[in-house]
Amino acid sequence: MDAAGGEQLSLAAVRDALVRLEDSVVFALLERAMHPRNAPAYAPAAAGEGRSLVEFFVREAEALNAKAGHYQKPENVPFFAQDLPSPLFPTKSSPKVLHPLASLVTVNDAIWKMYFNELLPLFTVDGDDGSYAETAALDFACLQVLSRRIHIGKYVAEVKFKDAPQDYSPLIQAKDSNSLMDLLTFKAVEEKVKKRVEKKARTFGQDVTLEDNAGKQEGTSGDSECKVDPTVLSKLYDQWVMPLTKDVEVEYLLRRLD
Ligand SMILES: C=C(O[C@@H]1C=C(C(=O)O)C=C[C@H]1O)C(=O)O
Repeated sequence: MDAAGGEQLSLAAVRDALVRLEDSVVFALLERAMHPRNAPAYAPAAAGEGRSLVEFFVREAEALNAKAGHYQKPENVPFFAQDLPSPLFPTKSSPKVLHPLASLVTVNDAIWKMYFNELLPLFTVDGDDGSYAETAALDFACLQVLSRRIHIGKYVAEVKFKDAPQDYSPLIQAKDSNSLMDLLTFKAVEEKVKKRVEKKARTFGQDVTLEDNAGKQEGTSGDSECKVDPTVLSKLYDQWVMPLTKDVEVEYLLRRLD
């Protein structure tokens, strides 16, 4: 993963990449929240062989991304991996820092269900503004950035393993997923992540005006004025993003000695 320092992979560099991706996650949600739910985009449609517009859009967008070489990187994982076309253009091979079985690790089915069943109702309002094509494109952007963030867990796991093989190896050999989960969990880091994403949603989600806001200091607009409720961001990370990242870490580690 270039963003995490290529061959000089370190926990600090991977964590920096995760912090930068928080901005992209917050902005993707802010953009989608500009439209109401737009239920017809999710209804099975005859034109899409019984699939919804959103699923049709994701499948077609992934085929294009595959031709452009997007899925050559282990952190870019497609939602519909079957029958994806090969890259059409030369791709620069990145340093092989991960175990070859890393490509088998995916939690995209869980991300898909979480996004449509749990998250979308939390940050979009009921309604229909007719912008279905835009809605599908914005959902794809949200799904793609969430999936990338979560699958960077493969690199996190690799660094943690390299830093302490003596601690991880016996647990991997014993296939002890629960103890692996305990060992790779850093509660203090997770608390900071939750606070920071909430703050980012509060900061990026306010209207920027040129008038003086009498009585209000910069960056202190009430949560009701934010385009996405900041607590939704901390809930998203607390309940889904971080647990799924850790599932990726455990799944990767379980294959690390194969
Ligand atoms: C990603 C890491 O592993 C775990 C998952 C975290 C996350 O998803 O943000 C944070 C801390 C760890 O419990 C890490 O240690 O940085």
